[in-house]
Amino acid sequence: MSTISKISSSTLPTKYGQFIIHVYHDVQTGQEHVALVAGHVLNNENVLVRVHSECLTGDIFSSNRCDCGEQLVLAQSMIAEAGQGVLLYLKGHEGRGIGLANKIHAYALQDRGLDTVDANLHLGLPIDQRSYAAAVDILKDLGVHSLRLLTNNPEKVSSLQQAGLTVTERIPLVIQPNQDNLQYLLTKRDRLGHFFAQTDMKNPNFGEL
Ligand SMILES: Nc1nc2c(ncn2[C@@H]2O[C@H](COP(=O)(O)OP(=O)(O)OP(=O)(O)O)[C@@H](O)[C@H]2O)c(=O)[nH]1
Ligand SMILES: [Zn+2]
Repeated sequence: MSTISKISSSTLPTKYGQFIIHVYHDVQTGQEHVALVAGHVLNNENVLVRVHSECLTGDIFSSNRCDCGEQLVLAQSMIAEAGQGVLLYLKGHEGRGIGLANKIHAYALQDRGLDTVDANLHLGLPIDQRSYAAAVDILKDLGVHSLRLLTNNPEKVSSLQQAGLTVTERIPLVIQPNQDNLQYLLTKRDRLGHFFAQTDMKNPNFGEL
């Protein structure tokens, strides 16, 4: 049974290009997810897709603690430039699923020296409790079954594949590290298995630190 139902759709002109915006209701969580669609994706192969986890601090307030905001802009512009693709914005994914208030608790612990993984554990919370069920069902609803996924997270690739989608390629989505997020990115690489090939990074120190 599908976890989502489409509620509304409209055109959405943006500074990167033209999109159609669809709002989906998540029947399991009550959240409203967004799909921005460029061009014709129905039943096409190798559709460029970004599955973006909501991050208020990064996406809205330009936080330097993470790479989310810059990844969002990069993904949207890449999809617009390709003339075809889907950007999913998943609500309820804030803080890798622990919510905004808990993420800010985790930030306070990180200010005291814990890394992004240990901060969650210290709070008695899972490291990552995101579900990609809604993302899968929205992609299927849009007729996207074969896709190129913009991500550094191997878990996103395997979740989509296990749900019957074909990920023909993983495309790195790497932003230039800054002094506030370098440690965070290194922890994602070293403790969460995220792909950050040294060649992906514009900062040559990234692989050595
Ligand atoms: N718990 C917790 N969540 C964080 C922290 N920093 C960012 N997040 C959340 O992490 C989510 C993004 O996950 P990331 O691990 O940065 O990246 P990803 O989405 O798994 O992988 P990419 O597809 O490569 O972006 C967003 O929902 C953020 O709110 C943190 O320090 N602690
Ligand atoms: Zn973020």
